[in-house]
Amino acid sequence: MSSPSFAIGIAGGTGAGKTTVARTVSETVGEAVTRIPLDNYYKDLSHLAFEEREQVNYDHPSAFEWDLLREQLEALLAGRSIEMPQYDFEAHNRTDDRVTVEPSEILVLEGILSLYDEEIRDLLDLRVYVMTDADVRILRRIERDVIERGRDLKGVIDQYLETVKPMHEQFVAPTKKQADVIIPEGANRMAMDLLIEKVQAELPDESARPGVDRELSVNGQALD
Ligand SMILES: Nc1ncnc2c1ncn2[C@@H]1O[C@H](COP(=O)(O)OP(=O)(O)O)[C@@H](O)[C@H]1O
Ligand SMILES: O=c1ccn([C@@H]2O[C@H](COP(=O)(O)O)[C@@H](O)[C@H]2O)c(=O)[nH]1
Repeated sequence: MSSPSFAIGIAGGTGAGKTTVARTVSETVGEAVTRIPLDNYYKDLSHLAFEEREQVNYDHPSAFEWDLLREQLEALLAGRSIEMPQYDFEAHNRTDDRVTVEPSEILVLEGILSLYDEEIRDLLDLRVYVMTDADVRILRRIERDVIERGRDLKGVIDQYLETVKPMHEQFVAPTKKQADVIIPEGANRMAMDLLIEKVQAELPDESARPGVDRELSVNGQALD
């Protein structure tokens, strides 16, 4: 990689569609894009029992290891590789694995509080907030958490009411004001086209840019 990376932050409430937006950009543009899930920077809670980890407030800023994230983002931006931690949602804990991530032209940090920390925000060239109604988000979260994250319905609802919703209102939603761009309802065709065009415009080698006019889809359904 010869030129400095272009860093994008994608924030928004749980279930808003942040991962889907980031994944769509990454799959369309290709290997020039590196995704950095903020979830990987949840603190290591190995010192707690599983039952205690279940009770942690994962939507409060204090749940994240901001120093490590800053350090690793700065390293990638400076052209150095990092050993990125990995997270296991079923265990509510960081795993023992680290994945080597090489610097690349485009970095996409995605997570509920990607636009929360001022020093992280200052490292970002483009700040995006995905804004989706709370009812749509909780429905998506129930489906995802039960199918992919090993939760039961009651647990998802209790957690939502006790921590996810109040923390969203206190810490996540206010970061909308920090965004350059707000994407309504997650991945929609026009927003994705514009974002992908912007990303492609930041790629140093014009000839390496893939076309934007391929079919974009979410869950097998073409985007309107
Ligand atoms: N635009 C969309 N249309 C329909 N379903 C979507 C859309 N965006 C996301 N989803 C679905 O909603 C769920 C949560 O999306 P995800 O991108 O993981 O949200 P987040 O990362 O903000 O929590 C996933 O199952 C995903 O497939
Ligand atoms: O151990 C954990 C860690 C996080 N969560 C929840 O995950 C979401 C953030 O992920 P999204 O992909 O943006 O939904 C956050 O709201 C936490 O409540 C968890 O349940 N357990």
